Amino acid sequence: MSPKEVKLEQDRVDSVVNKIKQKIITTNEEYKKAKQETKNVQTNYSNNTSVNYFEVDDRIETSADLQQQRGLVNRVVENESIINNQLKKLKDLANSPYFGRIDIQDDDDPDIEKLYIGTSSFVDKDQNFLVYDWRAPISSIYYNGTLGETSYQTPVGIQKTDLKKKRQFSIKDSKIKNVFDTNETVGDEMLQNVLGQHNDEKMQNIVSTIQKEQNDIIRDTKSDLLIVQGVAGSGKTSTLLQRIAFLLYHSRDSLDADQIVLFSPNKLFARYISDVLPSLGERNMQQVTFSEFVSHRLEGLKVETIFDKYESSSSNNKLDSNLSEIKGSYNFTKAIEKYCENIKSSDIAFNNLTLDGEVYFSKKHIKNIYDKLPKLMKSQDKFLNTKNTLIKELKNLINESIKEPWVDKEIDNLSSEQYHDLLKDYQISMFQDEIDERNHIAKSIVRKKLQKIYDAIFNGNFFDPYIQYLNFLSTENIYSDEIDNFSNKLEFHKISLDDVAPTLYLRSLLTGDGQNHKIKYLFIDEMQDYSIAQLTYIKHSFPNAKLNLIGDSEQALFKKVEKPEELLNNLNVAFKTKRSRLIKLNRSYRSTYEITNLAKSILLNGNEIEAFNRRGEIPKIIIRKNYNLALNDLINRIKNAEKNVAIITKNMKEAKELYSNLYNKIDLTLMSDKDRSLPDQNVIMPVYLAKGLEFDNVIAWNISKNNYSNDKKLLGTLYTIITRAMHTLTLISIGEVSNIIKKSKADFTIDYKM
Ligand SMILES: Nc1ncnc2c1ncn2[C@@H]1O[C@H](COP(=O)(O)OP(=O)(O)OP(=O)(O)O)[C@@H](O)[C@H]1O
Repeated sequence: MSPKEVKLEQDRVDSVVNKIKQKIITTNEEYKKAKQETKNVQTNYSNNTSVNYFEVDDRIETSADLQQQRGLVNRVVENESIINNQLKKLKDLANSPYFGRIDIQDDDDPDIEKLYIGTSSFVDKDQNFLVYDWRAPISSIYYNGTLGETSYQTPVGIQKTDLKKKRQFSIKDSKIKNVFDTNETVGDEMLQNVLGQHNDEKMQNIVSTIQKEQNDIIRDTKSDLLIVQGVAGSGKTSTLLQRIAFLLYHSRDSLDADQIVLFSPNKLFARYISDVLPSLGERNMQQVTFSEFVSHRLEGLKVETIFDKYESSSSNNKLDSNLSEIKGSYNFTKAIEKYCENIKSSDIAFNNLTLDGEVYFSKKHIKNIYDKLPKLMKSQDKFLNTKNTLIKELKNLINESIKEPWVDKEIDNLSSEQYHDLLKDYQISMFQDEIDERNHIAKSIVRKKLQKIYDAIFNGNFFDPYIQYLNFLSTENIYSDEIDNFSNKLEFHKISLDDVAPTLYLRSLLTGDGQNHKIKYLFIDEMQDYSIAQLTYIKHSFPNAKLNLIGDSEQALFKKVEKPEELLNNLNVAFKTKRSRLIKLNRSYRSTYEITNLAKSILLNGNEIEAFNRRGEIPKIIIRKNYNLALNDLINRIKNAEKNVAIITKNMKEAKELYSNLYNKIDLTLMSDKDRSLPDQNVIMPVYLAKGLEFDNVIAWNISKNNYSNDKKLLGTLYTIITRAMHTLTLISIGEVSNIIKKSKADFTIDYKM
């Protein structure tokens, strides 16, 4: 591009940045005012909350007043945070106001319009759009179209237009660092630039270089079930986050970040992606791991984690057992549904509710309540009714108990401080007479004593889901050994991962507990790690959510690969979805051409993967005769490495052993599933913790034939390790190399000393 043209663009940047800076000044003033107002309202509120209640009428008025005050506080706080957000967006824009420009000429329009696209919109005083938000309908041209005829969505329908020019910018500190015109969707030059950089501690947004097929995923607003099957490094997670930012913009009046839940593989990953949405001016969605989600719902039990499962299945080298497959299958969840539909009340596992070892409400009594309800009523409604009846009965019992002598005794023994504690918000003057006051105190005492029973009823503890599940298992063709196994674990307050989703699903179907109707979008990353039973339970828990599943079937760890089409069919049937869509991403961006080629070469369908043409070093395989020789080489490589190294092992056992031989020789951190962030240092971790992450320089530890003997089961593991590397990859083998690598026809260098 001519220097004159670049100068013209820089002049425009300067002019826009100037206007943004002026806006920052006025917004800053608004922000100060808003802050002051919040302070005033808050002071006023705290003065008002210390009112004394003398007269009943006064009390009613005061509480209405308080509610009004509280509403006011919420409003001013919200206003302050909105202005603060604007300020943040403006500051980001002042640094880099936009990254794209499109020149378009609509049909029947003699003028060519120049539109600039950035991370958020900016309008001048006269409401001219100086920058368009990347999510605005018109901005889709930037991501979708090549030069020539194209179209965009307007409120009155599709508008045809002619895309005359597409220009890309890289602007930092208000200065154009790079600018060029392109005919491609988003030019490779810009991508080369971004991808050639070193790994950041946190994931970056990809807003300026989103590719066409990624854009289709981001802007999908129609599907109830969207499945994204993308090869390693194809930008699945990046796209997912951009999609969330898009949805928040597209439905800004009806969708809040809190109504979106993302299931992520581990805490490290959760932290790794936590900057992307804020960098796009949006709040983060809720994030949870499957283990956290279910543990919360199975309080008191130690739930086997997916890591425990990986660890045991990787060290005993066997495929997911048959039983594990059965319990995770569609047919098994169907069997649970059928069992719950046809259950007789005599088969329901009611529990006694006890207090201090004594039965308070017997299961016989509870069953009686349940049985009296209309036959045709759904079991979920029956449980709710039973719960309500029990609470009513408990309240009656409390009212009767206040007259009992033990209560009098307790009142007599109260210190004046305890007495006033029990009065809570009440003033003595509020009681009609002494009896009224005594009854109030007595009720508080009895209530406190029976709180545990109340909680137990409220939490549905009058039903035992584990016994019920055992009963279900006995109706299925499950071996009695397995039933004993489940019971034994329960005795030690443990439950295996395979049983978690079926147990919770069964509980929820029968009792109606555990559904959250507020969540509107559900995202599940690394979908290949979930069974149909788990997905069914998650979907059941969020009945109003649109489901987005993102993953890579080839990265299945320690199990066989399932085709995404199969998954889509199974889920369509399981969820009875009307509008489902499967989108594939085949281009891999993370790794160099050479590394991706090696990854491709070990897969059966590797040809489907398209390597991005960013050249780098050829991967290296180091073969040593024994552990100590391999260890020496590893230490030398790390010592001579220019960048931090990530050593990735098959499992935690290996990682720990290797770490114990390394930690006093080099700076190195052993990562565990409790860790929330990556240190700026060499790290060592098992593959399941490296899921979704990427590193400049990866060393795969011991890819020998011995260690990777089960080709079918461990292919995904090795593929995942290899594809974590962005720039440099070394594979170390103790003895003969695994067949998985041996069969590869890709380029690599071998350093062999036996
Ligand atoms: N359009 C894009 N522009 C710039 N960078 C991109 C783009 N798409 C992907 N990347 C980069 O490629 C790398 C891989 O992306 P991401 O982690 O989202 O892939 P993934 O498909 O989730 O990977 P995996 O399944 O292997 O964990 C990241 O560094 C990301 O920034």
